[in-house]
Amino acid sequence: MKTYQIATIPGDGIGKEVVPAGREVLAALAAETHGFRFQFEDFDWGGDYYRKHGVMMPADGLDALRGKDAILFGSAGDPDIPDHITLWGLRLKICQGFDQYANVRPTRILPGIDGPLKRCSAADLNWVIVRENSEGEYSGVGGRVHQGHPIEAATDVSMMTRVGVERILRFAFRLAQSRPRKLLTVITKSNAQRHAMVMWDEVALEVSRDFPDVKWDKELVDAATARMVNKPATLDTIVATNLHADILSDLAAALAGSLGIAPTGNIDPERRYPSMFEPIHGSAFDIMGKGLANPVGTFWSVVMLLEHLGEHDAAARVMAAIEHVTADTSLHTGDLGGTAKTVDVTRAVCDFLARKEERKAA
Ligand SMILES: NC(=O)c1ccc[n+]([C@@H]2O[C@H](COP(=O)([O-])OP(=O)(O)OC[C@H]3O[C@@H](n4cnc5c(N)ncnc54)[C@H](O)[C@@H]3O)[C@@H](O)[C@H]2O)c1
Ligand SMILES: O=C(O)[C@H](O)[C@@H](O)C(=O)O
Ligand SMILES: [K+]
Ligand SMILES: [Mn+2]
Repeated sequence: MKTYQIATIPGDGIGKEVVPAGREVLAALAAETHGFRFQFEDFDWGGDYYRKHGVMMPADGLDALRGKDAILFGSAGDPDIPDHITLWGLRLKICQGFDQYANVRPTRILPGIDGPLKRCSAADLNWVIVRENSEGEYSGVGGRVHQGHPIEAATDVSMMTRVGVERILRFAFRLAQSRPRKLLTVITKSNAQRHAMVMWDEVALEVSRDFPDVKWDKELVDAATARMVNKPATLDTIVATNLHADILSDLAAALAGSLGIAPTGNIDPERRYPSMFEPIHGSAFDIMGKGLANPVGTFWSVVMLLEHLGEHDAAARVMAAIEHVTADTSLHTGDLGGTAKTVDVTRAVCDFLARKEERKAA
């Protein structure tokens, strides 16, 4: 029987609550499946590790992950440690260290969820945001001098390379081509950012010639926010820079009902390294440690993990379990206006996976 090696990294805050829940769902799935099983290895990296060792993860941490089939991640972010230390010390170290350059963020309104847009039905909002995940505003290029003096100066330089831009656009065109509507929107800010963003537009035009069956258009990022709210049905696949897509995907999640539901894959499309799956949300300092976190974003990330492993039937079963559970408003957590706790949602999803008849129907 095939055994998948899965690394789990809960990290900080509600990551410590939702990742164990995700692992439970994977275990419940494996218990009912004959084709494969999982071997988990848990890594205690994050803020607590930092307090003990002065780093978020060990210097040779990537070596411990290298042989894994996939990584399930929670969040990097601790109330007592600066956010840039936690993010760069853990999540970005892994994403950039493994060149997981394609960050894929699907959004749709799941059954039972009451989205905030009054003129938007579930059929009108079915997007995948492709976030460049290796460079741009997250290149880490920059510096700070003369700190505390009147002449203090600081820069964060957004670096775009032709290789980096072309590979993410090619990935996005290919993804758009695989979806029924074959529709891609390339989002930039090429009016104000007149160098790198203009290069994006030029490379998009070049790449588009290899995808004659994909309809595509361009939108400036500010106008894109209004279009997401006012004309959601005109969008399908979206590609944008690291920072723009980070912001747009929190908006997308909120328009689909909650930040607590949205999943992501940090993908190395060439499969040189393991890919990493996580909810798009962070540590949620305001609710951490209380058992209130919505685990659905992590469960949907588990679906993406299974898809990445090629376990399409299993992925569809977990997605059916998620949709069965979101359809029942008594299983909604606080972010969705309900009173359910993380454990209630987790138990319901695991129970559904264990029920044979419904599984067949799904
Ligand atoms: N991928 C990551 O590791 C990642 C992602 C985002 C933020 N962060 C970090 O997390 C920390 C907090 O960031 P933030 O406050 O900007 O964003 P956040 O996503 O942690 O929280 C924003 C709001 O959404 C709510 N929320 C988020 N996920 C939820 C869930 N599953 N269920 C219910 N409610 C949920 C929170 O309670 C909060 O009110 C910071 O340190 C930040 O850098 C890390
Ligand atoms: O990488 C980031 O920008 C943040 O940690 C986070 O907001 C995310 O979306 O992953
Ligand atoms: K996360
Ligand atoms: Mn984000």
